[in-house]
Amino acid sequence: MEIKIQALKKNYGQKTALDNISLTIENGMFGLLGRNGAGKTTLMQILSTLRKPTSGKIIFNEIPLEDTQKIRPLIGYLPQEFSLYPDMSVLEIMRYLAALSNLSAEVQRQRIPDLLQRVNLWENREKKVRKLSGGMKRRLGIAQALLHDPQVLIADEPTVGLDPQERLRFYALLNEFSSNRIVIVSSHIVSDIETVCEKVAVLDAGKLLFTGTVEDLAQTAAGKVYELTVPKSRQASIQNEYCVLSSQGHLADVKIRVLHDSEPTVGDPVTCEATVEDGYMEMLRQLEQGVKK
Ligand SMILES: Nc1ncnc2c1ncn2[C@@H]1O[C@H](COP(=O)(O)OP(=O)(O)OP(=O)(O)O)[C@@H](O)[C@H]1O
Repeated sequence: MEIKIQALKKNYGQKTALDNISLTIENGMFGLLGRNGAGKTTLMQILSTLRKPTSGKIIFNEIPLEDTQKIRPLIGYLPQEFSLYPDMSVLEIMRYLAALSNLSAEVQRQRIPDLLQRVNLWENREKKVRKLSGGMKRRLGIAQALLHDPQVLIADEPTVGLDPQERLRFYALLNEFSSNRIVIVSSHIVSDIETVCEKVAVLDAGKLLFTGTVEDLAQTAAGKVYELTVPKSRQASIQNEYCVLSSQGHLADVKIRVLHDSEPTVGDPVTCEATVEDGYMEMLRQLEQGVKK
């Protein structure tokens, strides 16, 4: 499966939520990274045929997005605000949604237990939805999104509200499902995306700032990350002068990681290896510099 997005635009009245986005997404895990309001949800809703673009083209293999009858069966969607009937049990929900998707009784008999086992909810199949933990609800969300065996799974900020252990388990699960389909996940947390997604796109204020591998994203900051050691009294002035990534130390000296185009003239700079987070910050820094110019 391949999704080709070409010159995509979405306006809400005067507001431009997506501005000329072109992107290709192939099988595997694909991360959409961006701050609040970047346009991630809008892009996912358009890909899921829940919203119409203002202009531009999207093609799933050879099929255009407008052909919703053919596109909808290809897509499973887990929205940001995911809620289900609280008084139904896990199994009842799955059966109900399977019936809505017109799955035959035979397919239901196989697929429902299979999916519930894969998302580790089979033991809890008689539990009412209102009694499930946040993580369990998210896993049920994945199971329902995969009921019709879609080739594309789209999950909007799927780990919000989950504890770190649940987050890891959840991403491992998505990873497993991405072996033979496209899985698109959005997040504003770089570390979530970098561990599980091979390819990413960075969006900000509707603009595509970067698309490529996570390693390439890290490389955009290569040679620009420095660690400075300065007296604590200089910390505030460094923060005004440099793009500060992080600071460490509460005693006389502070170690400050900064992004800078050339070697800083203070604090005995030591060059550091750039991380994916640094690459993301570099994209935002370049955007801000472009705006200021
Ligand atoms: N229905 C709408 N009407 C008007 N403006 C909207 C609508 N939906 C989104 N927007 C605006 O479009 C922009 C992109 O929103 P979107 O929800 O796609 O971003 P996001 O990256 O998903 O952010 P978040 O993480 O906060 O959900 C934002 O400025 C938002 O305020």
